[in-house]
Amino acid sequence: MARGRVTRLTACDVRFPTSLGAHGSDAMHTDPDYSTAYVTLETDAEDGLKGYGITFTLGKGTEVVVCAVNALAPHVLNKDLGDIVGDFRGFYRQLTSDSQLRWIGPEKGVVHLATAAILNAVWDLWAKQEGKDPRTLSSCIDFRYISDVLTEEEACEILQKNQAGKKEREAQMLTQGYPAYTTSCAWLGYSDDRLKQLCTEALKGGWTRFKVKVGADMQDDVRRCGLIRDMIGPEKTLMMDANQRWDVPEAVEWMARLAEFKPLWIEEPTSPDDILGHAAISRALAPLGIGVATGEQCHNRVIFKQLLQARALQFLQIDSCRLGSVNENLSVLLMAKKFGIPVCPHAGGVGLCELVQHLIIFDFISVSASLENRMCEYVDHLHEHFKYPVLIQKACYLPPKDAGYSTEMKEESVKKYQYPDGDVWRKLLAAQGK
Ligand SMILES: C[C@H](O)[C@@H](O)[C@@H](O)[C@H](O)C(=O)O
Ligand SMILES: [Mg+2]
Repeated sequence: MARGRVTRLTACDVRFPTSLGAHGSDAMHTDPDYSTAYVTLETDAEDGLKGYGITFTLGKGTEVVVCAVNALAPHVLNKDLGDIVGDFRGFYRQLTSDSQLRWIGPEKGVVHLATAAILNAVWDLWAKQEGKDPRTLSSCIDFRYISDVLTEEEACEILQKNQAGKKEREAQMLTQGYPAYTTSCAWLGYSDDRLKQLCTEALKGGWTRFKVKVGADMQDDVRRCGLIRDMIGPEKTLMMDANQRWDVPEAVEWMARLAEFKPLWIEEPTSPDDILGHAAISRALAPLGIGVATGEQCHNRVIFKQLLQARALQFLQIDSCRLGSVNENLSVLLMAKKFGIPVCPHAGGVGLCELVQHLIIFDFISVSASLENRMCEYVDHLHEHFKYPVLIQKACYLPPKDAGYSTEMKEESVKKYQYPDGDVWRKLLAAQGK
């Protein structure tokens, strides 16, 4: 039984000055400061357990997400955790349907990021208290707007069917882990020397799958992609990420030029809202053997539904902090299974690897039951600020063993990086004369 009444909700603006090293930079986000709106839930239960939730932001604007979390707080405060998770679908619907706040969404943008942060904290707390079965899991999903492609019965059927072989898949995860790829070598703002050095290290570390940022300048892309392909050789996997830089025809032309470097996919070639544009790009690039990947800025399950219906993507990238937490991610994993599209989650940022490892390992054990064409992103930053950081072994995620959603940050990190009063920011802002 879930225990306790929610007595307190706090939200902190925590920012890491990653832009100083060009970490995380791409063709559209040239100076991200990886940040999070960090939510803590407390209850009056005697176990003293707390739930921690994050969402991912790039610096400025985190204060807006914190504000939205506070605006949603009355839906959570004074509620029994048992009542929340006892009708999780209803609670999800309540949070996403606040009749005034939904005007500044609905189920997208700041208000949805805030929803994700709160719900991630609820899942963390609940997961620390107890385990879940297929019926409970499907009862957490809001099937509104997706029942034309996935019903509750179908969801239960998928989960139930995969009870067979679950033990073997669990054992496989515990020994081998879930395959990962690295994005850490080739951020757009890194010099060629840096790229070479990081690539050499990654190869030594056993990495076999690499992602490179493209899209700002063709000559740069040709040089950098050539450099990486030479270093990793013809057999290893290369992915490219344009972060929404192009129009549809431009995406096709640009990728035709980069096809010689044999990318497995082009990620976010154009606006994340352009479903038919993604479908057109998918069709044009299929003869070149290049797939389209997208999802890190996909608003919600409805857009994923349409991307799947329109055959607009060949790799689906869920995001643990943009969708409405585990609830909405579950619905997308199940739809992807139904359409036979592999899920390769977006990760990195602050804590995205920590959270998404739970979802993707669950996907393998209980939904997809396959590793074909599947891998999870890994980025080598900011794990030291988490109490239960991810464990990578031979380029694979090892399953997390601590109860919860791995969302809890170290107290001293939150204090030090809190914006604008933490030590790190006080110094940086003073140095900038602010
Ligand atoms: C601004 C961020 O670092 C993005 O560039 C990053 O999430 C990226 O798209 C990725 O796929 O890892
Ligand atoms: Mg990306």
